Amino acid sequence: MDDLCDLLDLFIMEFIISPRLALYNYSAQMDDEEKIKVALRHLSTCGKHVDNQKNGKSKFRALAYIEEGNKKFESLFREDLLEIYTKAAMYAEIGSNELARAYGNRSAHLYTSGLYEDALIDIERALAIGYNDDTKTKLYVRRAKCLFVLKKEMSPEIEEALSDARKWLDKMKEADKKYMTKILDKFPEGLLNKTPFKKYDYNALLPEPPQDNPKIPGASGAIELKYSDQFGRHVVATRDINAGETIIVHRSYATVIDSKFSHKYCWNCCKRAWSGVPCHKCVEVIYCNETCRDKAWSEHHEIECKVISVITREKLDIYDLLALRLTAKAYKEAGSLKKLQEKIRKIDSIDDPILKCLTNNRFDHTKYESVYSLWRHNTIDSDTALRLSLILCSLAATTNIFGEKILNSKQLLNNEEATFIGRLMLVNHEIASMNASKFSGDNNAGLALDPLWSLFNHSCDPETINMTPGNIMSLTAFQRLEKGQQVCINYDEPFFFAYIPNRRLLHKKFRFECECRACKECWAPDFFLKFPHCEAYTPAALMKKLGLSSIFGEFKKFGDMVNANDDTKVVLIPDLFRVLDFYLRVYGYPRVEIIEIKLILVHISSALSHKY
Ligand SMILES: C[S@@+](CC[C@H](N)C(=O)[O-])C[C@H]1O[C@@H](n2cnc3c(N)ncnc32)[C@H](O)[C@@H]1O
Repeated sequence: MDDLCDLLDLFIMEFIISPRLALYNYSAQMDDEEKIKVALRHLSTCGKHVDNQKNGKSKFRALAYIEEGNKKFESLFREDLLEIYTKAAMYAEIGSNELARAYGNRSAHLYTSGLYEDALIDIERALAIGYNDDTKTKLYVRRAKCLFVLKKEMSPEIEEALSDARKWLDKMKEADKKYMTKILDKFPEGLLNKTPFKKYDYNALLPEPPQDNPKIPGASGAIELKYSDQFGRHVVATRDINAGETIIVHRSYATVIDSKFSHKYCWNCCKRAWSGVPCHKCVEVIYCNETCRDKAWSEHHEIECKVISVITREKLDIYDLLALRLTAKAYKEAGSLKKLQEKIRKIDSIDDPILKCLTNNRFDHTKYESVYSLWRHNTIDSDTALRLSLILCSLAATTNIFGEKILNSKQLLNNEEATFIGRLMLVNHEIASMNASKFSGDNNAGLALDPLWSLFNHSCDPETINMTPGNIMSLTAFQRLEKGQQVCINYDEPFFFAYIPNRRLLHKKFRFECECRACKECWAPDFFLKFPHCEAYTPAALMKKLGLSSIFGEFKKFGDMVNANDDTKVVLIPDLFRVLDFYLRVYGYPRVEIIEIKLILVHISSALSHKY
């Protein structure tokens, strides 16, 4: 029981069995700094040291994954095999033969899946590291095949790959040699009708980021931040906003991927990493390419890397990971611990809730000021404080954040810098749990935090609709908003999905009484006014008047079309907004037809958000 993971298990067990025993001095009324000290003191009584050597790379585990992939090559689904070879790459030592084999074998699978460009990337990587001589022919043939399928004609590059393939033929086993010679002789037989797998590019469907708000980059000039005692900070329309107008398009400040999906999505940009590269040091994360890996390293992963190796990700709450990410980014952004302390002191000294979010007079969602100023409550429970203090211990033991590495939790207790970072971790955890949104796809594969998004208040009948693929947060007006009106988002589900008791639970979590019309008038999901029985007012007649008859027949099928990868119909979204706008102007609300169009738009946006 020498490492921190065992310690974590022990403490969590102690806490569950006897909370008082685990943290007998803990009280909800303490401030965050006291809470971290109590948790550290409790840890130090155990007197254990952190194993700061652990990184998880293992030749044997890499080989085991390669063997498993090879055995199951014919029988497994594409996703499962990609996962196995990606895991092999994650465990393989950098520059090792196992890494070359993981890339080489994965390229075979990428090829059969129609991911030719990704297969070419893996082939290059495998050859650069040094692939086994007796199988090099296979790689060069695969390279020639990928190039041919992509270009549909011979080229000098393909000729070169074929000639390289022939060079290594003699190194192959006799049976393999015969087989490959046949393929080489018949090349490019059977390749003309192969088509590449169509990757989904959500960027193509997102609106352009608005550029006209000098105070809030990435937001529409039609909004501003306000503060009132009743609503706290909130967002207000500075002019009338039409249905379908873009309000914000942001890349969120921070995102983390759930451990179940860590081999699938890029730890930097959240995109699907088909031919992902692992971190040089740990086995916990994957990147879509080397550029993302280097960017993440310099912006945050240098700090997180060892911590998430020491305390394996399965043992951490995803909000702990986000708290760690926010702390790492804040530290890197400031450049030193001293500068970070100065920055925090400065924000703490500003009372005005809006001014304290600003950097150089602007609300800059890429700066930590905008994140830290979201903190409003001190609600960390002892269990979370304990987990965060374990993260703090491993930060001290595995990074140089406090100068020298500190291996003993007792030493941390009297270290003011450690208490400062510990408190910041608690604050960041609270910010994460109150403001982060689960991003869509693969059953909530991760969490994203955008500070501007976090300043929108909630409505059960929101005026806005969001699309949040990966780490992008975009918000569009759902209906017309008048100048001066508050612009809200929906924190969970709009009233037409959520029953009142569920909505109450949500308000309890966020501690407010919802005053939207849907709550005041107790609208349940099936509450809406019936459409008048008059020919002239039927949806079909209205659509005809608007010149949109062709869509009306189709709009109910939109959801299916989006799911079926048919993006062409999505261009009709603006027309749906026009219809919605028209209905909202002409008829009372809520009305079944209006809700139906809203439902379709919600469905489309969620389907699009899920495909990243
Ligand atoms: C994500 S924050 C939104 C920004 C927040 N108003 C602020 O000042 O930082 C969520 C908090 O805002 C407040 N809030 C959100 N929606 C609200 C509403 N409809 N009415 C009143 N307060 C609301 C609640 O205090 C809630 O915990």
